[in-house]
Amino acid sequence: MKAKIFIDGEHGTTGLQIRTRMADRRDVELLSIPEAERRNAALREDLLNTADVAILCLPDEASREAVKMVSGNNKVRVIDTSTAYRVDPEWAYGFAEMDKAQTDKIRSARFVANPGCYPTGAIALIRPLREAGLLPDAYPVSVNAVSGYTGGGKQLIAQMEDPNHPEALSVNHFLYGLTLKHKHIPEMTTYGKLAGAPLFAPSVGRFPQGMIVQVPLHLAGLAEGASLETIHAALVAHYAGQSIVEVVSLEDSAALPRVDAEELAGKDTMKLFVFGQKGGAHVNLVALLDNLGKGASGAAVQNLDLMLSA
Ligand SMILES: NC(=O)C1=CN([C@@H]2O[C@H](COP(=O)(O)OP(=O)(O)OC[C@H]3O[C@@H](n4cnc5c(N)ncnc54)[C@H](OP(=O)(O)O)[C@@H]3O)[C@@H](O)[C@H]2O)C=CC1
Ligand SMILES: CC(=O)N[C@@H](CCC(=O)OP(=O)(O)O)C(=O)O
Repeated sequence: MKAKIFIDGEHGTTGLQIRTRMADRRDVELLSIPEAERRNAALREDLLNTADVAILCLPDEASREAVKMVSGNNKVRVIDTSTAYRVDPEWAYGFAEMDKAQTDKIRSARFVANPGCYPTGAIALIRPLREAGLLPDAYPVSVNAVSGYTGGGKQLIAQMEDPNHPEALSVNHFLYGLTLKHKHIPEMTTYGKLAGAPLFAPSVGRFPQGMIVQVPLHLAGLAEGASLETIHAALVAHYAGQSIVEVVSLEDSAALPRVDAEELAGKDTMKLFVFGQKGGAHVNLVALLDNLGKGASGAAVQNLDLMLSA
């Protein structure tokens, strides 16, 4: 029998992208709610409880309500794309390449929290260095990033695209999260295995999809033996044997004149770079992804496939 999938929030930015990715799938049955009924709680509750897997593409509070709606029904498994459950120990964190055990955790989980877009890049860069003993507890980690504006969902898309929107934005690039309390910091800290919260400075550019996440490092503050080469080798070893996260060679990285934030727009993969000079004092770690690909909808479909393969 085909697995029944319900995307709660299917008419929003992340939900729509998941639906598009699933459109040609013959191995699953997609349950759907008409757009005009998208906030009809009784209908959503019914569809959520009919599904084998519910994918929640809702704001945090609505996600929590949806989880309550299925909490007594053990047959329904859940992938939540919001921030609500990402550091909840009852939930599997849906970043399959994070370590060798994570794929199996996701495969057998009832509840999977899809990672945030920025944390996907930040954790991908930081965690292997922590595990390799290259990044000491006391190192003050900074994460600087730029996202395509679809990262802000329907509201920010309307502000960036509709000049008649009451809060229209005409700027091409802006910083935000200026209080340094962004909702993604807890998951970066937990799954980056950091001893303290990183300083996170996000920004948005006038392009719909794509993301650059940077972790600049001063080698003088790292463990003995940390260098351009050993940091790159730690990333290569960490991601060996899988096909979604690519660690770009030092030679190819050194030959690049620039990194284009939109390069992976529309793709569900992620590229990691280590920039710097041999024997130099600094390295810059860079993750390149689509905020709606590996940063959201692509990862959700990857997690769904793992859960269906259990
Ligand atoms: N966009 C991105 O790049 C990423 C998004 N996410 C997460 O995915 C989730 C969805 O975000 P995104 O798709 O961007 O947001 P959107 O605003 O584009 O879509 C959210 C959808 O949920 C619907 N919705 C809101 N409240 C309720 C409710 N109470 N009951 C039923 N439906 C409701 C909205 O309907 P309405 O139109 O009526 O408001 C809309 O269709 C969020 O938790 C976000 O943090 C995660 C990673 C990246
Ligand atoms: C550009 C932009 O606004 N990005 C969002 C993050 C993307 C998002 O909502 O994703 P999560 O569910 O992973 O939090 C923000 O900074 O709040």
